[in-house]
Amino acid sequence: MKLATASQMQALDRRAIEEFGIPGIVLMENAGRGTLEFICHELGPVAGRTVVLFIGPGNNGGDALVIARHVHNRGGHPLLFFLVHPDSLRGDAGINVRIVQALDLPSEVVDDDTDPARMREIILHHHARNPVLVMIDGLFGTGLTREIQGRFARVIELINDLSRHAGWPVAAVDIPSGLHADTGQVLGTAVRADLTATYGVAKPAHFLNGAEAVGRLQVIDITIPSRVVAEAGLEGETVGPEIGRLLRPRTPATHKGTYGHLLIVAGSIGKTGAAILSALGGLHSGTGLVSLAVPHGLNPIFETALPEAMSIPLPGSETVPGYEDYDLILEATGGKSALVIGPGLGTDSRTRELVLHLYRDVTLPMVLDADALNILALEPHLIDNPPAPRILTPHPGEMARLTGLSTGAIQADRVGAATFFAGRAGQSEIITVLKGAGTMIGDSRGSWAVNTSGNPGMATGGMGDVLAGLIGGLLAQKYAPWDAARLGVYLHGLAADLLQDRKKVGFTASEVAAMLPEAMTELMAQTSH
Ligand SMILES: NC(=O)C1=CN([C@@H]2O[C@H](COP(=O)(O)OP(=O)(O)OC[C@H]3O[C@@H](n4cnc5c(N)ncnc54)[C@H](O)[C@@H]3O)[C@@H](O)[C@H]2O)[C@@H](O)CC1
Ligand SMILES: [K+]
Repeated sequence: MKLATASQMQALDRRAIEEFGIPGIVLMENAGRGTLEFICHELGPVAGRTVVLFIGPGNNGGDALVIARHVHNRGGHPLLFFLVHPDSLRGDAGINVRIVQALDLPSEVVDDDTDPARMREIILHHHARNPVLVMIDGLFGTGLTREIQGRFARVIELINDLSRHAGWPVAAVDIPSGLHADTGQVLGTAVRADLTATYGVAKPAHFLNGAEAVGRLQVIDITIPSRVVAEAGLEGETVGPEIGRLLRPRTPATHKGTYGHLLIVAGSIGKTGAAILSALGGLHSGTGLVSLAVPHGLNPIFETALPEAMSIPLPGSETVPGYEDYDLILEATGGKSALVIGPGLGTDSRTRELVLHLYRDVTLPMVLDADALNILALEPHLIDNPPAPRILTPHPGEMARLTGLSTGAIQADRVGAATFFAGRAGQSEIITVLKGAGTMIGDSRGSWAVNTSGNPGMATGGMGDVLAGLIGGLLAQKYAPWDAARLGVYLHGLAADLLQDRKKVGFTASEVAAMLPEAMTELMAQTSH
């Protein structure tokens, strides 16, 4: 599913209006009417029910005014709370407010002195006559630009409180008010919606930090010509089950050589588990062969733990991979199709030299995770223009180190962070997989995608190691880097979702790795391979 930022959405609306002559009032009518259709589909008819609407200062409020009119026409009882004086509404919202005024629907104007307890009383009074079906949040949409304060904040708290205590559902117009459209960041406070109807194209906010405030999402066709959307060159998209179309089914006349050979450089004393987990991710990705280059003193551990993987004992140091091993590793890249480096590596000074040289020299596609990223962060100028595609898989803290930004700044603009290396890769490609709820994948061409699979049970140790191995395994099978990153992230989350669906709490990273083949089968079935 394509995603549009607030300014892209405004450009789409503008083009529909100016070039195609579709009046803005028509778009607003379609938005409001489509939203009510969605609400009735989810919650039942409005006839005989109170629908409480909160109207903000812009066109988001205008959409809610259209809903109020249609609720009235269908025998429902709209109750409106205006957060600005109705006479101050302009443009298409102004036209709709005059219609609503002519209909003489019950309404209240909320100012900074209005007591929320009084609003609650009014709503309960209406509820006693006609039970509330839904509360509609038409406060802010794509026009929210600053922190929410004063009466706006108090009304949002009231909506959330009534939803929690009275159990009335909340439907958001376009975006739950308080979420920044582009980043999903909560600007002060935000409505927690059960349903959200958005218009034309979904926005990043629906899938980023605020995803859980959105509830069930419906994209409403407001008759922006499909050509306008297609020609807009939107760089953002979601990664959902449709990604399964990229999976290539195995054909009978193949052997292990057909599916590539992944080399992993990982593990140091005390951190062998990370290397094992990344190897498991690689093995369960379906790649033909996995070789693990490890310090020779630790080799017996790997030989015992991973019978399916081959190991390459590194002679340089007993316990830590180092630059002494550079020649051997470079030689070992011969005949391999991808390299993963980082899990459990440590940041010893010899390891630093090794990682930086391999990053600059190896002509295989490469995944860099964990300590490899911390090492890269020490020499960030070396990141640009690698000789082959690089996939960096940082969590927000590692991304902060790589970019010199704060973790807060990374989280506040995850799209910006995931595309941080845009334009810096030269002939190759640098892909960033920014982990966390709503993992973001961005590439150096400016494209970005937000993952929709996965669950909070994944916030445990070792998950990232499995992901690095999995993406490496897909690269080894010759999936294009952009596809390997998106497929890897989606499958990893899907495997965890399958575990959770089986009522499993406290699942581990190795269980997620073991679930990957089933996740692949499931995804292939869903996309009718
Ligand atoms: N033609 C269009 O542009 C269409 C727009 N639509 C709706 O219009 C919305 C966008 O409308 P607008 O651009 O008017 O923006 P909004 O309705 O989101 O709100 C913008 C208004 O809120 C004020 N504001 C922003 N942050 C504030 C804060 N923290 N506290 C107090 N006031 C604040 C701004 O000064 C401005 O007056 C969309 O989300 C969608 O719901 C739909 O009707 C479809 C068509
Ligand atoms: K809203």
